[in-house]
Parts: sequence; C-alpha cells; structure tokens
Amino acid sequence: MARTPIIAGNWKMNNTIVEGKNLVRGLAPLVKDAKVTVVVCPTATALAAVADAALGTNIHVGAQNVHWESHGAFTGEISTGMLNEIGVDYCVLGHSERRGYFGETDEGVNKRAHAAFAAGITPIICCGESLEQREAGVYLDFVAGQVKAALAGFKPEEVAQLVIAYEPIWAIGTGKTASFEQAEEVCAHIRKTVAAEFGQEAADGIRIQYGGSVKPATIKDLMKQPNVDGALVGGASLKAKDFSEIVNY
Ligand SMILES: O=C[C@H](O)COP(=O)(O)O
Repeated sequence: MARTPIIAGNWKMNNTIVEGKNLVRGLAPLVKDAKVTVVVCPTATALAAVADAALGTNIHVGAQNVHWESHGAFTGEISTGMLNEIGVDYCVLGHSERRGYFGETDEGVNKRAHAAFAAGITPIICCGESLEQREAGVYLDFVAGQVKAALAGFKPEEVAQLVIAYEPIWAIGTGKTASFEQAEEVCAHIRKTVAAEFGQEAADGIRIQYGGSVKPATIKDLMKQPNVDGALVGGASLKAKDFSEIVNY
C-alpha cells in the first residue's frame, strides 16, 4: 500500500501569533507543490491565527497536545472541541518533552489519542528511547512497549490512519541525528509491532515519521528508508526556507 509521506513542523514553545502568521505566509508559496502532507504545529495561542493564515493553502495545522475530557476543571488543558472549532487536523501527543518535563504517561497518551481520533483529529503519537536505554540495548523493546500502550483499544482500521513519530531522545535538538540505519531499524520494528498487534493492513497503512535533528541535508537519505514515512521536525521547522527544503526533499 502506498503511504503518503507526512512532514510536520513542531514549533514547540516558539513563535507568537504574529511570528506564526508570518512564517506560514512565507512557507505557503514554497511548499505549494509538495508531494507530501505538510503540517505545522504552533503553540495553542497561535493556533487560530495560523489556521486562518493557512486557509486556502496545502498546509495543515496541528496542535501540540489535547486533553481527553470534553470540558471541565483541567487548568491549562485544551479540548478536542476547541481544536475542532479552529480547524485543527493533527495533534502531536506524548512528545518526550511532555513525558519528561510534564509527567505524561503512556496511559494518558492513549486516552488523548482516543479523544483526538474520535474528534476527527489525527494523532501524531511520539515514542523514543533515552541514550541510556539505547546503550543498554533495550531500545527496541522500550519503543514497542510505548507503541502498544498508545494504540491500546484502537481497531485495526483506525490504527491504519494514525501517525507515529519515532524520536530518539538523544537526537532531539542535539544536532546528533540518528543514522539512517538506526532510524530504519526502529521504524521497521514499530511496523512489525503494529502488524503483530493489529494485522498487516494496519501496519501497511500507519505512517511512521522519524524526528530528531532533521535538516535539509539529511532528509533525502532518510526518506529513502522503506519504513520511514516522513519527519517530525523541530528546530529546522522555524525557518520557512529550511522547512520548505525538507518538505520538498
Ligand atoms: O518534535 C520534534 C522533535 O522533537 C525534533 O526536534 P529537533 O528537530 O529540533 O531535533
């Protein structure tokens, strides 16, 4: 099954409303002929303005998190209904920064993923090992465990529509990108894990991104890997020129 690659820019805690709008306006003409799904994920405050600036372009807008409850006393959280109102199509979930700094758990990621999917928002579910786990040789099992936990309770035909982002923590924002072989090894293992849990069709459909210091210079060879279906880009997504070069690899 042919999978359309997906390249998403995770802006993290960068870009005000004005900066975000300017970035998307600069990006739109540069990526208008992209052969991949293009997504930008601004901060919550800039979501509506960026979605507005992206109207009529091929740029999709994603959030950086969403809560599983529809409303209520959850200070600092955002609901799927709020994202639907803005026209958000994707949502990054379980990023290692959320897990590491804000205590997000596998169980919470699973609940957020179900809520997003039910609301028509495609989850981009992040997973990835620490340097210690890699050096201890437990990284494949660890990542497979994160994936199984995040996908628990989904039906195979739903799993086929999801996006997983494999982001080794040691490669995020460090300039130390994983080698193409390392990225492919884990992405292939994720697909194998999905096949074992949900069947081959689900595994053939799900899109698996690599994330961690992706740059214009590294994207081409990364995308040659059979199990890498795109990238989740942090730092290099903050400049229209760099991100467009990644998108147009
Ligand atoms: O979500 C994106 C990743 O954490 C990668 O960030 P980076 O490209 O700055 O290493």
